[in-house]
Amino acid sequence: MPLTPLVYWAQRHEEVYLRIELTDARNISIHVHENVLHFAAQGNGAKGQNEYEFNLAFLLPVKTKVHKSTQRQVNITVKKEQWGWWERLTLQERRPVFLSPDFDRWLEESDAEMEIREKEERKNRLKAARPFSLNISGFISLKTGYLFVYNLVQFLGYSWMFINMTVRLVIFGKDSFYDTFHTMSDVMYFCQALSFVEILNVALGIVHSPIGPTVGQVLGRNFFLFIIFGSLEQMHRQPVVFFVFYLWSFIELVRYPFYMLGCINVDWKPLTWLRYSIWIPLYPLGVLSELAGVIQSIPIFDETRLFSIPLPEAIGTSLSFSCLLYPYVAVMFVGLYFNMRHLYKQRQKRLSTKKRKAN
Ligand SMILES: CCCCCCCCCCCCC[C@@H](O)CC(=O)SCCNC(=O)CCNC(=O)[C@H](O)C(C)(C)COP(=O)(O)OP(=O)(O)OC[C@H]1O[C@@H](n2cnc3c(N)ncnc32)[C@H](O)[C@@H]1OP(=O)(O)O
Repeated sequence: MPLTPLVYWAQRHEEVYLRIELTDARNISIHVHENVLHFAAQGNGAKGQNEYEFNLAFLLPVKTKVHKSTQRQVNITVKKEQWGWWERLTLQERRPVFLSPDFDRWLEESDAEMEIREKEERKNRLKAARPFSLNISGFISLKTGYLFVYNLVQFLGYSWMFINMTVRLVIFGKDSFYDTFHTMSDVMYFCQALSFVEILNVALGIVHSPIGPTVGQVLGRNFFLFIIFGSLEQMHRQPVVFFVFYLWSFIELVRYPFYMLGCINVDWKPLTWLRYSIWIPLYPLGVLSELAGVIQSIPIFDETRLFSIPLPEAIGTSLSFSCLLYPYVAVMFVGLYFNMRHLYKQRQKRLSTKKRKAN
């Protein structure tokens, strides 16, 4: 009959440490599923040589685990799925009897935060000493070089459009709205078509963005650019083109330089703040402008029957493409919700230095 070993624990915001008192542990098996960790091994524990095992249901879900066994003990490090401080280790309120704090690694929340701050300060001091020095070995790697060039190309494209539109707005005022498409569309086509690379980057694990928001963003914009604006000549002279292009360019003027600096390991605080804040007004505004574009295109699709879907002869007519635009509007708002939720989480992760208090 397996026995339970003594287990000592401590936590940080991103992980949990478990130290299992088993000497000469063999046949170690550790599995993590959602918030449950199962451990089994043979070894010399509190009750001598025996089989030992336990299950721990953590307070919140965890991701991965790594373990290292020495002659004296087994150490497990478990990554929390969400960064944060847990008020206790286990889901059940009563602490299991085999579990005790590991005072060698124990830190209170405030001390753990201090540890993070000290680490960050050390990193910043290092960066301040050589603010723009490049991490040469990282930089010359193929992946970094490729990402840097990709981001640079996008940055140049969007800067050109943003500056061009701004200058034309200053010189021609509202009149500049009407020929935005003719002056910008080639560069916008190029940048947006190129952005399909971003889906590939995620799929191949080159960058660690989630696939959903990336696909939503790339497909959403390309659909809009090529189908709603591109295929309808009547849309080309609509002022809405200006607003959509201006908002897209505005955000990318911040996002791509942020990624470029990331490639050379430079964290320029004002730019990081802008990258994780400017979407708050720009995203809803962008989606509202796109919505205006979709609404304007509906009667045009109805009239021109462009892309209309042929129906069986018995029914006799064709279904206007605009029928697909109504569900598309709903998809746009669902996409907006998920992308904003994702960006909000990114913002919390990258900018938050606030104390998270235990309940
Ligand atoms: C028939 C077709 C149907 C299609 C239906 C789909 C409809 C969906 C509609 C959705 C609505 C879209 C509306 C939109 O078009 C309107 C606008 O754009 S308005 C303007 C405002 N827009 C924005 O603010 C959004 C800008 N976009 C983004 O932020 C990203 O595209 C997004 C995927 C949403 C989020 O970005 P990400 O997850 O990448 O966040 P991070 O920036 O924090 O990056 C995460 C880590 O990955 C590294 N990374 C990512 N990309 C790169 C890169 N190119 N180069 C280098 N590194 C990169 C980044 O550095 C982070 O790494 P770490 O965490 O280690 O720092």
